[in-house]
Amino acid sequence: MRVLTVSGIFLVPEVASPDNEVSYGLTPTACLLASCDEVRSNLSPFLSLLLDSTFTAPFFGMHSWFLDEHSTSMFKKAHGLNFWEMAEQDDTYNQLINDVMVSDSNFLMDIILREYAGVFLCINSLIDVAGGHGGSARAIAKAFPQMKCTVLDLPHVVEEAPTSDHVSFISGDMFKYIPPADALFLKWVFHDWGDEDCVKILKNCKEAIPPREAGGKVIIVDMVVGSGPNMRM
Ligand SMILES: C[S@@+](CC[C@H](N)C(=O)[O-])C[C@H]1O[C@@H](n2cnc3c(N)ncnc32)[C@H](O)[C@@H]1O
Repeated sequence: MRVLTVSGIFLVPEVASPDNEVSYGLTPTACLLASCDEVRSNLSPFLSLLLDSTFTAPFFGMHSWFLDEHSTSMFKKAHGLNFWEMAEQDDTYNQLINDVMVSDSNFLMDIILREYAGVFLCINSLIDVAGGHGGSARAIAKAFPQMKCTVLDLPHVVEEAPTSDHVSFISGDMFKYIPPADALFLKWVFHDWGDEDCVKILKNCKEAIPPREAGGKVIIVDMVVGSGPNMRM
């Protein structure tokens, strides 16, 4: 508890209770991991994934991974499969990842749709490429009910996705084909791949949308190395 208190997850009230019992309180950070109110989303599935042995095991092989000249990712070295191949093999792990991504979308899409709503105007059809269980697509469809929203993801992800009246799901591989739409949305996708793979995905994106003058658009939400905290979309 001390570590968690020093890291700002819990707080200890400055005034001790009359019976000298130590009691801990929640900080705003802790509220992101618990359902403190109905407004804030609960990001606790992230912790479940980060503490899962499939996720932590590769770190125990970090030493030999560093020494390995022809190394692939630490994850693949530990498991013989990449992150997404593992999700295809292991239902529990697949579910963990999909829950994480929905919780992230519940949290982030509120902000994106409030701060950048203009990006989504005048779009009739949108595909959430590698959109997981459709957390983002559902938020976009709710904010823009006239928009036809579709999620594209791998078969083992789409099979388990909750059905929705406002979002449809397509099984597919973004490296092979992305169906046509006015706009494509890719959240937390590119950072998973190397440059060559990103170029392949972007080429397929280009094939799927109309030209820029006709309103074609690719909307990317991702981390940008070295961007600092004030980077704008
Ligand atoms: C980090 S998650 C992001 C999910 C979603 N975009 C979000 O932000 O909630 C990456 C997603 O890419 C999907 N994915 C991985 N390889 C793919 C492929 N070849 N074609 C389509 N989707 C793929 C995974 O199944 C997973 O849902």
